Amino acid sequence: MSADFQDEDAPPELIDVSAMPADQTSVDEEPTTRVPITLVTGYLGAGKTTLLNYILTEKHGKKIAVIMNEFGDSMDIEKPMTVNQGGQEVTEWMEVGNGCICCSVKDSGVMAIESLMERRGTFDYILLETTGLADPGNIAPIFWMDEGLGSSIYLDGIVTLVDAKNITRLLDEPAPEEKAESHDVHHNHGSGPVLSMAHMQISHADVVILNKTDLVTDQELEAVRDRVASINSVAKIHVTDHSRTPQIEGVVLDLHAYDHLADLDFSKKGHSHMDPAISTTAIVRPPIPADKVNCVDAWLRSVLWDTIFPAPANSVSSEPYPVDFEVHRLKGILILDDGTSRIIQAVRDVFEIRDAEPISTEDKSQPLQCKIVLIGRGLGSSVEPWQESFESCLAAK
Ligand SMILES: Nc1nc2c(ncn2[C@@H]2O[C@H](COP(=O)(O)OP(=O)(O)OP(=O)(O)O)[C@@H](O)[C@H]2O)c(=O)[nH]1
Ligand SMILES: [Zn+2]
Repeated sequence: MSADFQDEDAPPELIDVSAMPADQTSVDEEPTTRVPITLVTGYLGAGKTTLLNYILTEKHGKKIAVIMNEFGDSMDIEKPMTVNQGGQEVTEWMEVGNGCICCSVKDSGVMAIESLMERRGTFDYILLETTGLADPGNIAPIFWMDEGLGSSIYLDGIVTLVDAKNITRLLDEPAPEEKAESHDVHHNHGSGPVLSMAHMQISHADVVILNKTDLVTDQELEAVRDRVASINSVAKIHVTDHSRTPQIEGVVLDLHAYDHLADLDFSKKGHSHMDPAISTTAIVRPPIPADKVNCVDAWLRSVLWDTIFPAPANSVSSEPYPVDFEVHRLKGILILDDGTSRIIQAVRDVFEIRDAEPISTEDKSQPLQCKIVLIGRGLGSSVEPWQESFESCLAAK
């Protein structure tokens, strides 16, 4: 065979086994230990990244590769929050192009994992964070169906973070409309109603981490625990504050949830997309004066606490203002003209503005722009009104 035709599809070279000692038939093969992978799921802002950062900084004696899977737009915001951990962990970033994780995980996700596997030996565990709107039931089977991956990694378990403060509302919300033709929007277990993403994430969990317990009363916590148990009675439930699990082994790592593959019931036909009613929009602008942080704070209070769109005085926007909107998640970075920066984090009406790690001026890939990403319902089809509103709040005296 000509060397020109040698590619990865070429048949493997045959080795004359009979010429080898009996106990040593595959001298050239890599050891066949497969690397375990845990999927970390949970609705927008439930505490997935907080959990991964916690694990990376804990002493556990394992070398863990982390794949953060964020909304495309917010990726460069989350980056300065998750790097700088000082450890030797490998962190891969994958962008979920147009937001459908079950489609894109097959290319970008598999690619991220494959590029990790080339560095095999430098880590012994993989944690994959899914986007807050992904159904793990569609991601998990990829690890068995993809032949290449199936031989190098195995799914150890699915961990679902639950925001104790917001989960009841999410579970009570009606599921998004089923889009008839194009796709089977939610794979429907049995003949019950179409389940929301929050339901799917809980029902597929091997472990549920009930997080943000500092934001609820004991009574509320018990109600949430019962609710979770009624959706998934087999998952182990752990209760945390800031995703600090009592231990990591057996809670997030080394779950061995799928050691008996025969027990699995992941329907192949399911093809769930993200909630179509939810959209993302991003305000981008140059650095702002350092004394304007208060204006941003006031703007956030209006948007997140009062759900009143801060209408600019003299609007030229061709788009109507969003009236009936709901922000589920907001992430932002403010670059100030004094050279410092702030991180904004919000989940529903809880928000914080905090000092960011100093951004290296050396790193030219880091855009020195303010950026605020909003994820929610009814945000409108254009960022224009949002941009205008934000600008006018900065301009106000
Ligand atoms: N009060 C409180 N805040 C928390 C807790 N856990 C996380 N947070 C905060 O909630 C916000 C969202 O946390 P993340 O870890 O980024 O959530 P995520 O699930 O990765 O979010 P997405 O990737 O956007 O879906 C951050 O501001 C966290 O500091 C908690 O137990 N209590
Ligand atoms: Zn995250």
